[in-house]
Amino acid sequence: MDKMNDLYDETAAYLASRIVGNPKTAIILGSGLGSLADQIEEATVIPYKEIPNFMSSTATGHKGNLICGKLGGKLVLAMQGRFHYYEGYTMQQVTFPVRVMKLLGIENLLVSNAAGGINNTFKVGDLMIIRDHINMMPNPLIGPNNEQFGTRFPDMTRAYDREFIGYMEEIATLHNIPLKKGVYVGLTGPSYETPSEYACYGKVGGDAIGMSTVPEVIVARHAGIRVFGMSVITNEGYHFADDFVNDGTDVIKAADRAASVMTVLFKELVARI
Ligand SMILES: O=P(O)(O)O[C@H]1O[C@H](CO)[C@@H](O)[C@H]1O
Ligand SMILES: Nc1nc2[nH]cnc2c(=O)[nH]1
Repeated sequence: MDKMNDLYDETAAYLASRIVGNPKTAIILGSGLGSLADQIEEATVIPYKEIPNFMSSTATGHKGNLICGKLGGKLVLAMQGRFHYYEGYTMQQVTFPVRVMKLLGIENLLVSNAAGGINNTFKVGDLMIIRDHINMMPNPLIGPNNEQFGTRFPDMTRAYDREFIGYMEEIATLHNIPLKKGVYVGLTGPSYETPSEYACYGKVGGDAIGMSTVPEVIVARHAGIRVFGMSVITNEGYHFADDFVNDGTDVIKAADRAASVMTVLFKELVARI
């Protein structure tokens, strides 16, 4: 435990020496959504490879830069690219940045991702507010509890902040942007789901399915950080026709198309919180 805390402290101290000011909100940008970071003004860009104890982003559509600057007039810390369990990292490595954010004084975390649609009313390009999640991945809090961050058995009944969801719904209405709202199912990947698996997670209440986000959210809530999450639906998992093949390239294209709309929404949410 002490060794891990030393690593968190080392990384936090390094970043505190590189970033300007004390951002209260952090953003984790998912596959194909990195262009939101280009809207950050007065940006300090720190490649992950320069950050002690940070992993490297090996997934397609994940640039691998930490960016600090102004979005919506507010100072933010954005991860342009995340770490995934399927890359072969441990859950501690996947969620390492979230605990460093806590040590830097981050109070709010906005997470975005590219996800498959399970709910058959969802179309490619839809944006879904995450109102809850179903965790099908190893829990990142397994092991001795790190008391400096939170309690042994953290409550998860309000994982996704209802006030932030309300703000986002108001913003979307103002901009006449239709939003879905639903449950995100987190699987390890990297294989996409079989038709039976999409159907199975639909039967248990899943609306969208991905391979990230849930570990970061659990660690953020453990540390008392407020969370907002949004998925861009990049493929329709409920097409059980044999001719539909998800080779991932459409995922990035669909996410890229949605990134500009997500930028408008996240910019205004940051300004409000
Ligand atoms: O969840 P993000 O990082 O957006 O990426 C999603 O898209 C990729 C699969 O197409 C996987 O990495 C999945 O997790
Ligand atoms: N697990 C999973 N992750 C995704 N990310 C983008 N699309 C998908 C999908 O269909 N399944």
